Amino acid sequence: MRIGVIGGGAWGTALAQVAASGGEPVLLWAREAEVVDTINIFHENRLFLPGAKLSPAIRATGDLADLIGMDALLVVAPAQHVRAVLGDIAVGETPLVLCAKGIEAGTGRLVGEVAAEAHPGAPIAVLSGPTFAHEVAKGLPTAVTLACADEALRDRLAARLAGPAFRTYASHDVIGAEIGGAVKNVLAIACGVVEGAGLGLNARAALIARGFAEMTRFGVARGGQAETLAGLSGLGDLVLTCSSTSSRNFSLGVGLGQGRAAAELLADRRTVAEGAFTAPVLQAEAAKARVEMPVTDAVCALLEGAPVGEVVRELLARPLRAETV
Ligand SMILES: NC(=O)C1=CN([C@@H]2O[C@H](COP(=O)(O)OP(=O)(O)OC[C@H]3O[C@@H](n4cnc5c(N)ncnc54)[C@H](O)[C@@H]3O)[C@@H](O)[C@H]2O)C=CC1
Ligand SMILES: O=C(CO)COP(=O)(O)O
Repeated sequence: MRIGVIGGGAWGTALAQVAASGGEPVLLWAREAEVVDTINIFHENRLFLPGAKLSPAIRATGDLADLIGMDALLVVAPAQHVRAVLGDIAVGETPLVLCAKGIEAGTGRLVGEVAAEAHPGAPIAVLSGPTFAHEVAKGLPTAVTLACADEALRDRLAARLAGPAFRTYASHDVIGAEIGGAVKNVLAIACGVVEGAGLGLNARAALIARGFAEMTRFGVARGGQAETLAGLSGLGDLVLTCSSTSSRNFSLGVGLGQGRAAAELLADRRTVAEGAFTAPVLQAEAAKARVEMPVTDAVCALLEGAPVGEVVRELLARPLRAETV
């Protein structure tokens, strides 16, 4: 199965490394000439994943059309750019494995829904889980959810992408797998705020648990399964990103918690903090589905510039309730 990768950020590069781990050729498309050049010449993505030595089996291209004819395409452009990038390539019936984590602003579509609109003939799969790119690129042990409604395709993809230190767990719940990854980015910002504002570890644990409850409420309302949300792509990724400054979303939250403005923190950022873009659209989609998401609401308020103390006071002053999802 020849694999093409759309997107030469940190995660697309790490996934190319996974796909090339057995020596099979992998073709990666990147927007930036510097990424293409440093991968082809030095076997390193010096812009987005510096320091990771890449397999010589990975070749990079700046021409999306070179990926036509691959057996499967991993789509790893940031969520807000997936529609535009997929609009630039004719994929026909080539399976698309969505690896971005977010919800499209303006439409409220999950990335898989965007891909299905762009290419109705292409089977859709989702790869998601607790996966810092720099760890995956180093070959450190990692496990992911690989979701696809077509069982035979899912098993082929799961087998092709699995490696000695990269375990793929099969699921048929594409929506659940996507929602976990999209929502955890917003919750990771909240946990970063707790860290930045010095609110303590009890508060962080409470946010993870109650954040997981709101992720589950939203996921189930959108047709995902609670079991998927409790797995690698939901709870697993939530725990990872809510506990480390390696997370761009958590780091953004740390800055907000220290009282810095979102605009300042996001300016001149080359890397993506998906939660900042997902939070407002998630809030709007939750309102449409009549799902309460107080942590998401708090993150939206902070991104809009509300003072941390005020937002935290409001969150804590909500009426007491039963501890259910
Ligand atoms: N970095 C990580 O550890 C992981 C990232 N992801 C997800 O993968 C997706 C991609 O993130 P990263 O690879 O980390 O990106 P990155 O932050 O390393 O790099 C930014 C990426 O955005 C692309 N980009 C910027 N403007 C663009 C535009 N106008 N059109 C198309 N592409 C544009 C750049 O070419 C580059 O590929 C995100 O949805 C992220 O949540 C998922 C798992 C792990
Ligand atoms: O999705 C990720 C790990 O699973 C990466 O998280 P950040 O985008 O917050 O860095």
